[in-house]
Amino acid sequence: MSSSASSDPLSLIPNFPDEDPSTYPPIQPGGSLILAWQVHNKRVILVGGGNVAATRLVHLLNADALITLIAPPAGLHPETAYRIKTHGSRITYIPRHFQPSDLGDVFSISLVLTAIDDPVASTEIYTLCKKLKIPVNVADVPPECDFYFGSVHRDGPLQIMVSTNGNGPKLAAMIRRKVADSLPKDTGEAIVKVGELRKKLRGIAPGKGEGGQEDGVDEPGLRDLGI
Ligand SMILES: C[C@@]1(CC(=O)O)c2cc3[nH]c(cc4nc(cc5[nH]c(cc(n2)[C@H]1CCC(=O)O)[C@@](C)(CC(=O)O)[C@@H]5CCC(=O)O)C(CC(=O)O)=C4CCC(=O)O)c(CCC(=O)O)c3CC(=O)O
Ligand SMILES: NC(=O)C1=CN([C@@H]2O[C@H](COP(=O)(O)OP(=O)(O)OC[C@H]3O[C@@H](n4cnc5c(N)ncnc54)[C@H](O)[C@@H]3O)[C@@H](O)[C@H]2O)C=CC1
Repeated sequence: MSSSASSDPLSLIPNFPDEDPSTYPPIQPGGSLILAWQVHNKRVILVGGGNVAATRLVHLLNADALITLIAPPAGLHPETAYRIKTHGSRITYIPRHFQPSDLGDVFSISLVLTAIDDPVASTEIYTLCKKLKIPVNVADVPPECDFYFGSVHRDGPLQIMVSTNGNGPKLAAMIRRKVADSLPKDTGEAIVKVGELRKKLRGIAPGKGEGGQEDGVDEPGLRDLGI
Protein backbone atom coordinates (compact mmCIF):
# COMPACT_ATOMS: atom_id res chain seq x y z
CA MET A 1 0.00 0.00 0.00
CA SER A 2 1.40 3.45 -0.88
CA SER A 3 2.03 5.94 1.94
CA SER A 4 -0.53 8.46 0.57
CA ALA A 5 -3.27 5.79 0.57
CA SER A 6 -2.59 4.95 4.22
CA SER A 7 -2.43 8.62 5.42
CA ASP A 8 -5.38 10.47 6.94
CA PRO A 9 -7.77 11.28 4.05
CA LEU A 10 -8.72 14.61 5.69
CA SER A 11 -5.08 15.74 5.44
CA LEU A 12 -5.34 15.36 1.64
CA ILE A 13 -8.19 17.86 1.25
CA PRO A 14 -6.91 21.18 -0.15
CA ASN A 15 -7.61 24.50 1.57
CA PHE A 16 -10.17 26.83 0.00
CA PRO A 17 -9.04 30.24 1.33
CA ASP A 18 -11.94 32.16 -0.26
CA GLU A 19 -14.72 29.85 0.92
CA ASP A 20 -17.60 31.22 2.97
CA PRO A 21 -19.34 28.29 4.72
CA SER A 22 -22.16 30.62 5.78
CA THR A 23 -23.40 30.42 2.15
CA TYR A 24 -23.78 26.60 2.33
CA PRO A 25 -27.21 25.19 3.23
CA PRO A 26 -27.50 24.30 6.92
CA ILE A 27 -27.75 20.59 7.79
CA GLN A 28 -30.88 19.58 9.72
CA PRO A 29 -30.53 15.88 10.59
CA GLY A 30 -33.60 13.68 11.10
CA GLY A 31 -35.33 14.31 7.76
CA SER A 32 -36.07 11.99 4.82
CA LEU A 33 -34.31 11.73 1.49
CA ILE A 34 -37.06 13.04 -0.81
CA LEU A 35 -36.64 11.69 -4.33
CA ALA A 36 -38.71 11.32 -7.48
CA TRP A 37 -38.50 7.53 -7.71
CA GLN A 38 -38.89 6.18 -11.25
CA VAL A 39 -41.13 3.09 -11.24
CA HIS A 40 -42.15 3.30 -14.91
CA ASN A 41 -42.82 -0.32 -16.03
CA LYS A 42 -41.34 -1.65 -12.79
CA ARG A 43 -43.13 -4.23 -10.67
CA VAL A 44 -44.67 -3.05 -7.40
CA ILE A 45 -46.54 -5.42 -5.08
CA LEU A 46 -49.53 -3.85 -3.32
CA VAL A 47 -51.08 -5.94 -0.54
CA GLY A 48 -54.62 -4.94 0.47
CA GLY A 49 -57.57 -3.57 -1.47
CA GLY A 50 -59.20 -1.09 0.89
CA ASN A 51 -59.37 2.68 1.01
CA VAL A 52 -55.65 3.19 1.62
CA ALA A 53 -54.75 0.75 -1.17
CA ALA A 54 -56.95 2.85 -3.49
CA THR A 55 -54.83 5.94 -2.70
CA ARG A 56 -51.61 3.94 -3.26
CA LEU A 57 -52.98 2.81 -6.65
CA VAL A 58 -53.46 6.43 -7.74
CA HIS A 59 -49.79 7.18 -7.01
CA LEU A 60 -48.58 3.98 -8.69
CA LEU A 61 -50.71 4.40 -11.82
CA ASN A 62 -49.66 8.05 -12.09
CA ALA A 63 -46.06 6.81 -12.06
CA ASP A 64 -46.71 4.13 -14.77
CA ALA A 65 -45.81 1.23 -12.49
CA LEU A 66 -46.72 -2.40 -13.16
CA ILE A 67 -48.75 -3.43 -10.14
CA THR A 68 -49.57 -6.79 -8.60
CA LEU A 69 -52.50 -6.26 -6.24
CA ILE A 70 -53.13 -9.00 -3.71
CA ALA A 71 -56.39 -8.85 -1.74
CA PRO A 72 -59.48 -11.01 -1.29
CA PRO A 73 -62.45 -9.82 -3.41
CA ALA A 74 -64.70 -9.33 -0.35
CA GLY A 75 -62.43 -6.59 1.05
CA LEU A 76 -62.13 -4.48 -2.09
CA HIS A 77 -63.00 -0.79 -1.82
CA PRO A 78 -65.16 0.36 -4.78
CA GLU A 79 -62.36 2.64 -6.03
CA THR A 80 -59.82 -0.20 -5.90
CA ALA A 81 -62.25 -2.48 -7.80
CA TYR A 82 -62.76 0.26 -10.40
CA ARG A 83 -59.01 0.71 -10.94
CA ILE A 84 -58.50 -3.05 -11.35
CA LYS A 85 -61.23 -3.13 -14.00
CA THR A 86 -60.13 0.00 -15.86
CA HIS A 87 -56.34 -0.56 -15.70
CA GLY A 88 -56.10 -4.26 -16.54
CA SER A 89 -52.92 -3.72 -18.56
CA ARG A 90 -51.13 -2.23 -15.51
CA ILE A 91 -52.71 -4.15 -12.61
CA THR A 92 -52.45 -7.92 -12.15
CA TYR A 93 -55.09 -8.83 -9.58
CA ILE A 94 -54.55 -11.82 -7.28
CA PRO A 95 -57.89 -12.43 -5.50
CA ARG A 96 -56.74 -13.88 -2.15
CA HIS A 97 -54.72 -13.16 0.99
CA PHE A 98 -50.96 -12.61 0.68
CA GLN A 99 -48.69 -15.67 0.54
CA PRO A 100 -44.87 -15.60 0.91
CA SER A 101 -44.56 -17.15 -2.58
CA ASP A 102 -45.96 -13.83 -3.93
CA LEU A 103 -42.42 -12.48 -3.42
CA GLY A 104 -40.84 -15.52 -5.11
CA ASP A 105 -39.66 -13.63 -8.18
CA VAL A 106 -37.67 -11.32 -5.92
CA PHE A 107 -35.40 -9.77 -8.56
CA SER A 108 -38.36 -8.45 -10.54
CA ILE A 109 -39.87 -6.61 -7.56
CA SER A 110 -38.99 -2.94 -7.02
CA LEU A 111 -41.19 -2.16 -4.02
CA VAL A 112 -43.73 -3.72 -1.70
CA LEU A 113 -46.57 -1.69 -0.17
CA THR A 114 -48.98 -3.09 2.37
CA ALA A 115 -52.27 -1.47 3.34
CA ILE A 116 -54.03 -4.16 5.33
CA ASP A 117 -56.02 -4.23 8.56
CA ASP A 118 -54.04 -7.18 9.98
CA PRO A 119 -50.97 -6.10 12.00
CA VAL A 120 -49.63 -9.66 12.35
CA ALA A 121 -49.71 -10.29 8.60
CA SER A 122 -48.22 -6.80 8.05
CA THR A 123 -45.24 -7.59 10.25
CA GLU A 124 -44.75 -10.97 8.53
CA ILE A 125 -44.67 -9.27 5.12
CA TYR A 126 -42.30 -6.60 6.45
CA THR A 127 -39.91 -9.23 7.87
CA LEU A 128 -39.94 -11.18 4.62
CA CYS A 129 -39.20 -8.03 2.61
CA LYS A 130 -36.24 -7.23 4.87
CA LYS A 131 -34.92 -10.78 4.39
CA LEU A 132 -35.26 -10.39 0.62
CA LYS A 133 -33.90 -6.79 0.70
CA ILE A 134 -36.99 -5.33 -0.98
CA PRO A 135 -37.90 -1.75 0.06
CA VAL A 136 -41.26 -1.78 1.85
CA ASN A 137 -43.92 0.60 3.20
CA VAL A 138 -46.35 -0.74 5.80
CA ALA A 139 -49.18 1.81 6.00
CA ASP A 140 -49.69 2.89 9.59
CA VAL A 141 -46.48 1.40 11.00
CA PRO A 142 -43.61 3.91 10.66
CA PRO A 143 -40.93 1.56 12.11
CA GLU A 144 -41.82 -0.89 9.30
CA CYS A 145 -41.39 1.66 6.52
CA ASP A 146 -38.23 2.07 4.43
CA PHE A 147 -39.97 5.13 2.99
CA TYR A 148 -43.07 7.15 3.83
CA PHE A 149 -45.72 8.41 1.51
CA GLY A 150 -46.41 12.11 1.50
CA SER A 151 -49.21 14.41 0.52
CA VAL A 152 -48.88 15.08 -3.20
CA HIS A 153 -50.08 17.90 -5.44
CA ARG A 154 -50.09 16.96 -9.13
CA ASP A 155 -50.52 19.32 -12.07
CA GLY A 156 -49.19 17.84 -15.32
CA PRO A 157 -45.43 17.40 -14.97
CA LEU A 158 -45.42 19.27 -11.65
CA GLN A 159 -45.45 17.19 -8.49
CA ILE A 160 -45.08 18.68 -5.03
CA MET A 161 -44.81 16.35 -2.05
CA VAL A 162 -45.26 17.51 1.50
CA SER A 163 -43.90 15.38 4.33
CA THR A 164 -44.03 15.99 8.05
CA ASN A 165 -41.80 12.94 8.57
CA GLY A 166 -44.49 11.09 10.47
CA ASN A 167 -45.47 13.95 12.76
CA GLY A 168 -48.81 14.91 11.26
CA PRO A 169 -50.10 13.30 8.04
CA LYS A 170 -53.31 15.34 8.13
CA LEU A 171 -51.27 18.50 8.57
CA ALA A 172 -49.24 17.46 5.51
CA ALA A 173 -52.48 17.35 3.50
CA MET A 174 -53.47 20.82 4.78
CA ILE A 175 -50.09 22.31 3.86
CA ARG A 176 -50.21 20.62 0.43
CA ARG A 177 -53.60 22.26 -0.24
CA LYS A 178 -52.27 25.66 0.86
CA VAL A 179 -49.20 25.38 -1.37
CA ALA A 180 -51.34 24.25 -4.33
CA ASP A 181 -53.80 27.12 -3.80
CA SER A 182 -50.94 29.62 -3.96
CA LEU A 183 -49.97 28.53 -7.50
CA PRO A 184 -51.58 29.92 -10.67
CA LYS A 185 -54.04 27.53 -12.34
CA ASP A 186 -51.95 26.98 -15.47
CA THR A 187 -48.63 26.21 -13.76
CA GLY A 188 -48.55 22.65 -15.10
CA GLU A 189 -49.17 23.83 -18.66
CA ALA A 190 -46.41 26.43 -18.35
CA ILE A 191 -43.99 23.72 -17.22
CA VAL A 192 -44.93 21.57 -20.23
CA LYS A 193 -43.92 24.54 -22.41
CA VAL A 194 -40.59 24.92 -20.62
CA GLY A 195 -39.94 21.22 -21.23
CA GLU A 196 -40.70 21.58 -24.94
CA LEU A 197 -38.46 24.65 -25.16
CA ARG A 198 -35.56 22.88 -23.46
CA LYS A 199 -35.97 19.90 -25.81
CA LYS A 200 -35.85 22.23 -28.83
CA LEU A 201 -32.79 24.05 -27.49
CA ARG A 202 -31.02 20.74 -27.06
CA GLY A 203 -31.87 19.90 -30.68
CA ILE A 204 -30.37 23.20 -31.91
CA ALA A 205 -27.33 23.12 -29.65
CA PRO A 206 -26.78 19.66 -28.12
CA GLY A 207 -25.49 19.91 -24.57
CA LYS A 208 -27.10 23.33 -24.11
CA GLY A 209 -30.13 23.90 -21.98
CA GLU A 210 -29.03 21.35 -19.44
CA GLY A 211 -26.76 23.31 -17.19
CA GLY A 212 -28.67 26.57 -16.71
CA GLN A 213 -26.84 29.85 -17.16
CA GLU A 214 -23.33 28.47 -17.37
CA ASP A 215 -23.81 27.05 -20.85
CA GLY A 216 -25.38 30.24 -22.17
CA VAL A 217 -29.01 29.03 -22.39
CA ASP A 218 -31.16 30.61 -19.72
CA GLU A 219 -34.17 28.61 -18.64
CA PRO A 220 -37.25 30.82 -18.62
CA GLY A 221 -38.06 32.21 -15.19
CA LEU A 222 -41.52 32.24 -13.64
CA ARG A 223 -42.13 35.81 -14.83
CA ASP A 224 -41.31 34.87 -18.45
CA LEU A 225 -44.05 32.26 -18.18
CA GLY A 226 -46.56 34.65 -16.70
CA ILE A 227 -46.47 32.88 -13.32
C1 LIG B 1 -45.60 7.72 8.57
C2 LIG B 1 -46.68 7.59 7.47
C3 LIG B 1 -46.36 6.27 6.77
C4 LIG B 1 -47.00 6.07 5.41
O1 LIG B 1 -48.21 5.80 5.35
O2 LIG B 1 -46.26 6.17 4.41
C5 LIG B 1 -48.09 7.61 8.00
C6 LIG B 1 -48.47 6.98 9.18
C7 LIG B 1 -49.74 7.04 9.81
N1 LIG B 1 -50.88 7.56 9.27
C8 LIG B 1 -51.90 7.49 10.19
C9 LIG B 1 -53.21 7.96 10.03
C10 LIG B 1 -53.70 8.71 8.96
N2 LIG B 1 -53.01 9.03 7.82
C11 LIG B 1 -53.81 9.78 7.02
C12 LIG B 1 -53.45 10.25 5.76
C13 LIG B 1 -52.23 10.24 5.14
N3 LIG B 1 -51.10 9.69 5.65
C14 LIG B 1 -50.03 9.90 4.87
C15 LIG B 1 -48.73 9.51 5.13
C16 LIG B 1 -48.21 8.90 6.23
N4 LIG B 1 -48.92 8.31 7.21
C17 LIG B 1 -46.73 8.77 6.49
C18 LIG B 1 -46.18 10.06 7.11
C19 LIG B 1 -46.35 11.28 6.22
C20 LIG B 1 -46.09 12.58 6.90
O3 LIG B 1 -45.83 12.67 8.08
O4 LIG B 1 -46.13 13.62 6.20
C21 LIG B 1 -50.41 10.75 3.68
C22 LIG B 1 -49.74 12.12 3.84
C23 LIG B 1 -49.95 10.18 2.34
C24 LIG B 1 -50.56 8.85 1.96
O5 LIG B 1 -50.73 7.97 2.80
O6 LIG B 1 -50.82 8.75 0.75
C25 LIG B 1 -51.96 10.79 3.78
C26 LIG B 1 -52.61 12.16 3.48
C27 LIG B 1 -52.64 12.36 2.00
C28 LIG B 1 -53.48 13.47 1.55
O7 LIG B 1 -54.69 13.54 1.87
O8 LIG B 1 -52.96 14.31 0.79
C29 LIG B 1 -55.06 9.96 7.68
C30 LIG B 1 -56.16 10.86 7.16
C31 LIG B 1 -57.04 10.22 6.16
O9 LIG B 1 -56.94 9.02 5.85
O10 LIG B 1 -57.91 11.00 5.73
C32 LIG B 1 -55.02 9.25 8.88
C33 LIG B 1 -56.13 9.06 9.89
C34 LIG B 1 -56.29 10.27 10.76
C35 LIG B 1 -55.13 10.52 11.69
O11 LIG B 1 -54.82 9.66 12.51
O12 LIG B 1 -54.56 11.64 11.59
C36 LIG B 1 -51.40 6.88 11.38
C37 LIG B 1 -52.15 6.71 12.68
C38 LIG B 1 -53.10 5.52 12.61
C39 LIG B 1 -53.73 5.23 13.97
O13 LIG B 1 -53.42 5.87 14.96
O14 LIG B 1 -54.52 4.31 13.97
C40 LIG B 1 -50.05 6.58 11.12
C41 LIG B 1 -49.10 5.87 12.04
C42 LIG B 1 -48.45 6.78 13.03
O15 LIG B 1 -48.54 8.01 12.94
O16 LIG B 1 -47.83 6.22 13.93
N1 LIG C 1 -51.55 6.70 5.07
C1 LIG C 1 -51.63 5.91 6.09
O1 LIG C 1 -50.62 5.53 6.62
C2 LIG C 1 -52.96 5.42 6.57
C3 LIG C 1 -52.99 4.14 7.05
N2 LIG C 1 -54.15 3.58 7.49
C4 LIG C 1 -54.04 2.16 7.88
O2 LIG C 1 -53.86 1.35 6.69
C5 LIG C 1 -54.46 0.08 6.86
C6 LIG C 1 -55.50 -0.18 5.79
O3 LIG C 1 -56.52 0.78 5.91
P1 LIG C 1 -57.83 0.71 5.02
O4 LIG C 1 -57.48 0.59 3.59
O5 LIG C 1 -58.72 1.83 5.44
O6 LIG C 1 -58.45 -0.68 5.57
P2 LIG C 1 -59.59 -1.59 4.97
O7 LIG C 1 -60.10 -2.41 6.10
O8 LIG C 1 -60.53 -0.77 4.15
O9 LIG C 1 -58.80 -2.52 3.94
C7 LIG C 1 -57.97 -3.54 4.35
C8 LIG C 1 -57.72 -4.39 3.12
O10 LIG C 1 -56.71 -5.35 3.40
C9 LIG C 1 -57.17 -6.62 2.92
N3 LIG C 1 -56.42 -7.64 3.66
C10 LIG C 1 -56.46 -7.93 4.96
N4 LIG C 1 -55.56 -8.91 5.25
C11 LIG C 1 -54.93 -9.20 4.09
C12 LIG C 1 -53.90 -10.10 3.70
N5 LIG C 1 -53.29 -10.88 4.61
N6 LIG C 1 -53.53 -10.16 2.41
C13 LIG C 1 -54.11 -9.37 1.48
N7 LIG C 1 -55.09 -8.49 1.78
C14 LIG C 1 -55.50 -8.41 3.07
C15 LIG C 1 -58.68 -6.60 3.15
O11 LIG C 1 -59.32 -7.59 2.41
C16 LIG C 1 -58.96 -5.19 2.65
O12 LIG C 1 -58.96 -5.13 1.23
C17 LIG C 1 -55.07 0.09 8.27
O13 LIG C 1 -54.12 -0.49 9.14
C18 LIG C 1 -55.25 1.57 8.57
O14 LIG C 1 -55.23 1.84 9.95
C19 LIG C 1 -55.32 4.29 7.48
C20 LIG C 1 -55.34 5.60 7.04
C21 LIG C 1 -54.16 6.25 6.51
